[in-house]
Amino acid sequence: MLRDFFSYYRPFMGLFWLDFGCAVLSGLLELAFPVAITGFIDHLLPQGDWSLTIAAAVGLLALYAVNAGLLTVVIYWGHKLGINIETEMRARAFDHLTRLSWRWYDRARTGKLVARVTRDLEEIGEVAHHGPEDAFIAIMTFVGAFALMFWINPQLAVIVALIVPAMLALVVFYGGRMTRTWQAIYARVGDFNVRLEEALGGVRVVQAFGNESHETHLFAGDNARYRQAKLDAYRVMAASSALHYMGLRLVQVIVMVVGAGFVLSGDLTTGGFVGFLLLVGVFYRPLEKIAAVIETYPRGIAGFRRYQELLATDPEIADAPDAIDAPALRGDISFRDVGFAYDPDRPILRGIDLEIRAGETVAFVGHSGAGKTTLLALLPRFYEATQGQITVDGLPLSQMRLNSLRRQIGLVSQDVFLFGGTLRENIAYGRLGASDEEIRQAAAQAQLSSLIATLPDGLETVVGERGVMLSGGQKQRVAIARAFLKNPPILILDEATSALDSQTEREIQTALDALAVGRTTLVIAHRLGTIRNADRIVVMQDGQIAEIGSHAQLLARKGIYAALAA
Ligand SMILES: Nc1ncnc2c1ncn2[C@@H]1O[C@H](COP(=O)(O)OP(=O)(O)OP(=O)(O)O)[C@@H](O)[C@H]1O
Repeated sequence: MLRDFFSYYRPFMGLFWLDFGCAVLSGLLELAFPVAITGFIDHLLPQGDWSLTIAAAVGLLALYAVNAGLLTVVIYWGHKLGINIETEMRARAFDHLTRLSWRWYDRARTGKLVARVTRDLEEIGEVAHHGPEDAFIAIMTFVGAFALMFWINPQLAVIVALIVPAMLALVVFYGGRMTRTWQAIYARVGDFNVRLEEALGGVRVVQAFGNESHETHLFAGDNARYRQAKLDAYRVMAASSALHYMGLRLVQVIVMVVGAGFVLSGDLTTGGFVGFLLLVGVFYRPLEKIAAVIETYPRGIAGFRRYQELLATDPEIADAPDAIDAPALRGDISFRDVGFAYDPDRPILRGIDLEIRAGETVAFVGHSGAGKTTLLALLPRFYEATQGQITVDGLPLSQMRLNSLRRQIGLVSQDVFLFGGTLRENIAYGRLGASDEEIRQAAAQAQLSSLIATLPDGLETVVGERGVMLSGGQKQRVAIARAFLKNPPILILDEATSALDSQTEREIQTALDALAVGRTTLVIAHRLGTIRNADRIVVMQDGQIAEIGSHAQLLARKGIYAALAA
C-alpha cells in the first residue's frame, strides 16, 4: 500500500523536497533554541554585558524569523503538495468511475460514490502533505533532543528515556482504535450521502406521497448513527490526548525535582537545567505530534484504502488489447445463439439468433419483462452477452474499441436523462463541438423549433436538474435531436411507455421516422400502432424469439403477435 501511495509523489518531487528540506531545517532550529537559551543563561548572563545581550537577542530574533519563513514554506507549499496529489487522485477516481460497467452501477449508490470522490480524498491530501515529513522530523527531533539531553546530563536523560516505551505503546494502541473509528465514520458519511441524494433527488415523490415525516425519521436515524460514530472517535481522541498530556507533564515534573537536586549539588548549571526542561518538550513533541496525527493518519489511510479499492474495481467491459477502431459501419447486425443473465441463476435471454440487414427497421415487441431492452443493451456492450456472439458488419463487438462502436450507435431511450444546463448544451451532447447551425438543424429535425421559438431564452433556456422544466415529450425530442447530431448508422429506439397526446405523438413519430431513414433501426415498441411500417417485427417471449415476420405475416400466423394486436 505504501509503495502505491508514494508513487503519487513522483510528479511533484520538486515541491516535496522543498517542503521536506524546510521542515528539516525548521526541526533543527527547534533543537537549537534550547541550546541557545542554555548558553545565554550560563555564559552571557554572568558577563553582565548589555550590548552582547542585545546582540544575542537580535541574533535569536533573526533565527526565529528564519524559522517563521521556513514554516510559511512548509504550510503553503507543503499543502500545495497535498492538494496536488489529492487532485491527481480525484481525477483518476472520476475517470475510473466513468468507465465502470452498467452492471457495477446497477448495484452502486451514488451518494457513497460522492463521498469517496470528495471526503475520502480530502483526508488523503492532508496525510500526503504531513505523512513523510512528520515521520522523518519526528525521528530526527527524537534522536537529536535525546543526544542533546544526554550531553547536558546523562542521568537525567536516562530517566526521560525510561518512559518512552509506555508513550509509544499508547500511540500504537490509540492509533489502531482511531483507524477503526474513522472507518466507521466514513461508512456513516456514505449512508448519509445516499439518504440525501435519494430523498432530495426524489423529493417530488416524497411530497406526492406525503411522506416527508417518514423521510425525516429515516434521516434522523442516519444522523444519530453518524453522531454516535463521531462521539466514539472523540472519546478515543479525548482519552489519548489526556494520557499524552499527563505523560509529558509527569516527566517534566520528575526532571524538575531530580534536576533541582543536581543543580544544588553543583552537577548541573542553571542554564543546563532550563535548557534540559525545554528539551524534554522538544523530545516529546514527536510523540505528541504522532498522537495528534493519529487523528489524521487513520482517516487518510482509511480513505486511501477505499480509493485503492475503487481503482481496483474491474471495469468489466473494456477494450481488448488487440481491439481495433471500428471502421465506418454499414449496420449489418447478427446475433448468434446469444444468451444473457444479469444474475447467473436467472437467465434472461436464451438462444437468440437474428440477422438484421443494414438499413432495415426491426421492431421488438413482447410482454413486459420479455427481455427486449436487455437484448438491445447488448449491442452497444452496456452488458456483455454471457453466451454466443454479436457482430456488426461481420466484426465481433469485442474486437472493436468500445468508443468507436458506441460512437456509431444512437440511442433514444424511454427515460431521457438531461443535464442541468441549457437546451443547447443538452442537444450538443450528441456531438460535442457541434456548430450553432448544426444544433439548430438537429433541433428542427427533432421538431423542437416551435418550442424553442416560444421560449424567451430560446436554446439558452435552462432545463433544470435532469430536465425537470421540460415535458416528457419535449425531453424525448431533445434525445432525438442528440441522435440527429450524432448521425450514427445504427439506431436503438426505446419507445416511451407513457402516453403522449396525439399531436405530440405525431410530431415525435415524424421526427423518429426522419431519424430512421438510411439507418439500421431497432425499435422497442410498446404501442403496436407505431410499428406497422417496420420491415420486420420480432416477437419476444421469456427471453427467446417467438415469432419473426412483417405485420401482415404475423397477423396471418395467428400466434402471439396476432393476440397482442387484437
Ligand atoms: N439491471 C438489471 N439487473 C438485473 N435484472 C434486470 C436488470 N434490468 C432488467 N432486469 C430483468 O431482466 C428482465 C428483462 O427486462 P427487460 O427490461 O429487458 O424487459 P423488457 O422486455 O424490455 O420489458 P419492458 O417492456 O417492461 O420494458 C426482467 O425480468 C427484469 O427484471
